[in-house]
Amino acid sequence: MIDGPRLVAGIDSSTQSCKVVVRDARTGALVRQGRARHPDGTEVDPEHWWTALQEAIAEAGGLDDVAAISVGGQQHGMVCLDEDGAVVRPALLWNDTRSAGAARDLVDELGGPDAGGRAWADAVGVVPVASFTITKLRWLAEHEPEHARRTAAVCLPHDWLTWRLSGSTDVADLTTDRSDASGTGYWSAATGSYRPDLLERAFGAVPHLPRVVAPGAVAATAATGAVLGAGAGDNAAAALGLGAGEGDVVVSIGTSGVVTAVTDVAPSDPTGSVAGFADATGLYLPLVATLNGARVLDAAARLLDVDHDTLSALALEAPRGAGGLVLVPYLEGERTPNRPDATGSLHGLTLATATRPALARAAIEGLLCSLADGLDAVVATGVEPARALLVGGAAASEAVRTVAAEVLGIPVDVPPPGEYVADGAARQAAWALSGADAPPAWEREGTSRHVAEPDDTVRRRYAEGREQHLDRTT
Ligand SMILES: Nc1ncnc2c1ncn2[C@@H]1O[C@H](COP(=O)(O)OP(=O)(O)O)[C@@H](O)[C@H]1O
Ligand SMILES: O=C(CO)[C@@H](O)[C@H](O)COP(=O)(O)O
Repeated sequence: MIDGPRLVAGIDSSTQSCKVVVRDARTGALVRQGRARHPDGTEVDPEHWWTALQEAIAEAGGLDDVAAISVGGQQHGMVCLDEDGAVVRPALLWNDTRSAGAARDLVDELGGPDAGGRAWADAVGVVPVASFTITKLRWLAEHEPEHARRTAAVCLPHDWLTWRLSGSTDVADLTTDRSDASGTGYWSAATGSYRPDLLERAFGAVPHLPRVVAPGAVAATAATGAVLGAGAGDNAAAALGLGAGEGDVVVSIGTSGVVTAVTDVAPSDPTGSVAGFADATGLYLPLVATLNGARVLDAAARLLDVDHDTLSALALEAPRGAGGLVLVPYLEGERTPNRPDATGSLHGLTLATATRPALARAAIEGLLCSLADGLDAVVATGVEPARALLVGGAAASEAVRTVAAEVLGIPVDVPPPGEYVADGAARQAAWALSGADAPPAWEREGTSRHVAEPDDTVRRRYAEGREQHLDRTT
């Protein structure tokens, strides 16, 4: 039991920004919040995350009166530390595709696309693609052997921030949690253990790895005296913040596009479409992630020279299907499907579809169709969705909410605007503070429902376009 009003903080150190929420531990009521931007790029010095966190904390009025803190963060980023705890090189982020060749090699070494995919999925619940930490470590060993030799410990963005908040500089004190460990490629959600043999195969050595802290347990104490929770990967934190349960599929459109669900069976997909991650409560989190989320809409808005509200209004002027215009959104290459060198493409351009509304609508439909493919893959693992919970920066777009209901084929519930990753981290912090068996029940009101007549024409047309794209030249 938590006696009296106590404050907890949740942090979301995501790809584009850092967000901090301070909430009442018992009720979950929002007390104050802050945010700060991260630099662009797929290779980032972790010190920028620390600076942004300090800015966001300051905007949130400081954390001196906060009793517990947890950090949610972008998954998979490779943070290499030397034996003194110094960062060896800038972190390679989840959306950095330079390790695509290393990913192919790791699958080939265990038997190629079929047998190798099965072997990896059985061993660690994921089949290597460029996003996962293990492939980045192989890339480092091959391309920067001096940096690889200096690497005494490897951790993830949320692990590093939790450790910095603790004030430690000793790599032996690093901690992580199940959800983020399950995105490395060398920890199995099904068995709850590291696979040092696979790490050694990939990297040629086994650096020190963070201790995996159980859900709801205390990882360390912050320099301020606050309890530090285990933290989580951002997708697991979002599911916790939303209180996602049976029948809920979370669709998040931030930098990444993500479709995920909380299940009690560890998923294992040898095709690699669905990653078999762990969640933040002791269960599992089958997850499909794309590299091309809200930035597809940023690009469309830039092309049309409009802001997001106008992009949304334009899209809603066009008919469903955009008159046959299809935008395949592989602007950053793609991870699901695994096409790291792909580029985006526009199909069905005619004099009639060469309009601003059609282009706006095609961008939104293309983005949602790629996530609908992800939903199909999650459903194929046995998840039975009753509704989608739509979150992330792009959920603010009316056109995105409308098209999501049309394309996903299930009711789309949009919770009130909020920082669900940071909220999940805050809820975890309250859980660690309470010492209870389960996280506190925080109520949330104000969800709006979007439904549409089922019609698969848009998806069928997208599926034709999806198979035709050019690779990037260099
Ligand atoms: N109204 C909107 N319509 C569409 N996209 C939006 C809107 N508002 C913000 N975004 C986009 O959402 C993204 C940020 O979402 P967020 O979930 O915070 O990302 P991340 O957590 O990956 O940093 C940005 O690319 C931003 O441009
Ligand atoms: O790679 C994944 C999930 O596997 C991404 O979801 C990252 O975790 C980044 O998340 P956002 O910054 O887009 O929230």
